[in-house]
Amino acid sequence: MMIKEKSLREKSIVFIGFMGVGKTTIGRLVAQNLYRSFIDIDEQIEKKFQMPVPDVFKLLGEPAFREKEKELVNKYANQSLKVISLGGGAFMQEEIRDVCLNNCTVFYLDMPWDSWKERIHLLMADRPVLQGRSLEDIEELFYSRQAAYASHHSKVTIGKDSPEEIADYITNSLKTAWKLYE
Ligand SMILES: Nc1ncnc2c1ncn2[C@@H]1O[C@H](COP(=O)(O)OP(=O)(O)OP(=O)(O)O)[C@@H](O)[C@H]1O
Ligand SMILES: O=C(O)C1=C[C@@H](O)[C@@H](O)[C@H](O)C1
Ligand SMILES: [Mg+2]
Repeated sequence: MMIKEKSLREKSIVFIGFMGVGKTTIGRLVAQNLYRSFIDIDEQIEKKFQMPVPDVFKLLGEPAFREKEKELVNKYANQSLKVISLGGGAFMQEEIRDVCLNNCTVFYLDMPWDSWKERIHLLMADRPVLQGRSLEDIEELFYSRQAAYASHHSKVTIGKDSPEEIADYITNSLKTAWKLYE
């Protein structure tokens, strides 16, 4: 049996990048722009475990969180025509990187450290990975994850633009790529 390869237009779009760069906020808007279903992997994990992410870390432990994250990314990255926002740590798992890069269009939302650290106050309360760490530790974590995010198909550097402006830019660049390559 011949298996037809997915066209670029059919592929799901996956957003990756460090915690708090805007994957959930921007992913949701891109999905609206493209009339696609939006899947946020952290939200799906919360639904599965019936508790918020910090409680999953506290009560079940990070390994249980990472296992569920892998299972859910595997499920959704194999589907077409979705917009999927991963959690900030998901791309540290090789299996997650492979399934996304092989089946989807992976968009990296990149943000320089100096801009990112201005956003930290928005994130501390519900990002367990940041809690109890000094700014120096968080900076080290930030840079240690860059190698994994370097595997992507397309990148946008996040500056001072609003989520709507960034989502519109991404939507237009996707539509241009679809026209160019098909
Ligand atoms: N372009 C932007 N300008 C200003 N604030 C933003 C922008 N994008 C996102 N934010 C804010 O930053 C915070 C983090 O955004 P969001 O939850 O979308 O990040 P995330 O990448 O999904 O994080 P995580 O990896 O933890 O899932 C939110 O409070 C959101 O409102
Ligand atoms: O960067 C991380 O390791 C995480 C980011 C969030 O999206 C959540 O997936 C969780 O808080 C872990
Ligand atoms: Mg998110």
